[in-house]
Amino acid sequence: MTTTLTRLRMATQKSGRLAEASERLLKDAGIKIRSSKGQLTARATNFPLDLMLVRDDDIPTLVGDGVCDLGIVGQNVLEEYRLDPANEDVDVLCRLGFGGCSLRFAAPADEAFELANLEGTRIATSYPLLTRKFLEDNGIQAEVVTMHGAVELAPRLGIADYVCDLVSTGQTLEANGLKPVHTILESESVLIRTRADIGSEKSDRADALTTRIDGVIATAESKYIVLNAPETALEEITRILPGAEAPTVMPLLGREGHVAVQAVCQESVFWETLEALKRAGATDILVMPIEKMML
Ligand SMILES: Nc1ncnc2c1ncn2[C@@H]1O[C@H](COP(=O)(O)OP(=O)(O)OP(=O)(O)O)[C@@H](O)[C@H]1O
Ligand SMILES: O=P(O)(O)OC[C@H]1O[C@H](OP(=O)(O)OP(=O)(O)O)[C@H](O)[C@@H]1O
Ligand SMILES: [Mg+2]
Repeated sequence: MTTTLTRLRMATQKSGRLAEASERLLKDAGIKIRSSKGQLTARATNFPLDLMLVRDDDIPTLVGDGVCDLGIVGQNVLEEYRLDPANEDVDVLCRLGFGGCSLRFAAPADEAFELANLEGTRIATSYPLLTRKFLEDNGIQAEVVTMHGAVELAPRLGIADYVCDLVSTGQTLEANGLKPVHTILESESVLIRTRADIGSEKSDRADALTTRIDGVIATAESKYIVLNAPETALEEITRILPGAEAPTVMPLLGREGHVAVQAVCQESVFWETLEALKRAGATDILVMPIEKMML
């Protein structure tokens, strides 16, 4: 039994776009979470970890202030937090590969837009600091109107001329007669860690959990490739293998001049890659998923 003091605390989104993926990530890292509906905390049963289930906007503050040791949050929310000099900064440990979106200016769909059009207008956003910084950096004077949701409605309501909001498929913009015109931030979710002193025991545990999460992320993209090839094609084949370092090369019994090649590819392996390998002389190509990885 670990005492409350030495259990790690991680802040994750209670419900919303990051909640399910955060839970899945921890599950893939071998963490079993016991949660009951409506609760604001959840306890891991096989790792000294408690989850604080909160609104995503509060996650950087909780981690920055050392109330939580780790957190999972979108870079969009983190960068907005970082722009307030009163806030304690956090360390970003790794990108998590989900929650991909971008923060973009949007204009009426029929407008011939250029950045100069923003001058002297009103812009609605949930990211006032990022929006103001962009405007300042580009020498544009405009009024920023902060809204906490339904930002895309602002032009129709006559509250603003333009919006600056998160976009992924663009459907919400389109449904509101808007189009994306300029990106100010590309974002995905990241794992963050407090800079507060958490003591060596918790620190070791945070390192262990981070190593597991790194492994999960690496595994998601990685594949194990096995193929046979003439020795003369080895150089070309190694060049084609995506993100593979130092493949294992073994002789093939009874096939003079041919070898078996095994490699971990740390990037997506597409059909085009297999076709290129085949053209280079590879045969019997197998691509296998990797279940666990510790780097
Ligand atoms: N359309 C999208 N596609 C992919 N990821 C998105 C999208 N919109 C937002 N995200 C990412 O998911 C995060 C959470 O989005 P969500 O809409 O659930 O936030 P929220 O409504 O502010 O939730 P909360 O109640 O926690 O404050 C965003 O901060 C962003 O990083
Ligand atoms: O480009 P799209 O795929 O249409 O996604 C963009 C929408 O997604 C997010 O809101 P969400 O749906 O999470 O609702 P929220 O405003 O309640 O956070 C974001 O604030 C946009 O409104
Ligand atoms: Mg929020």
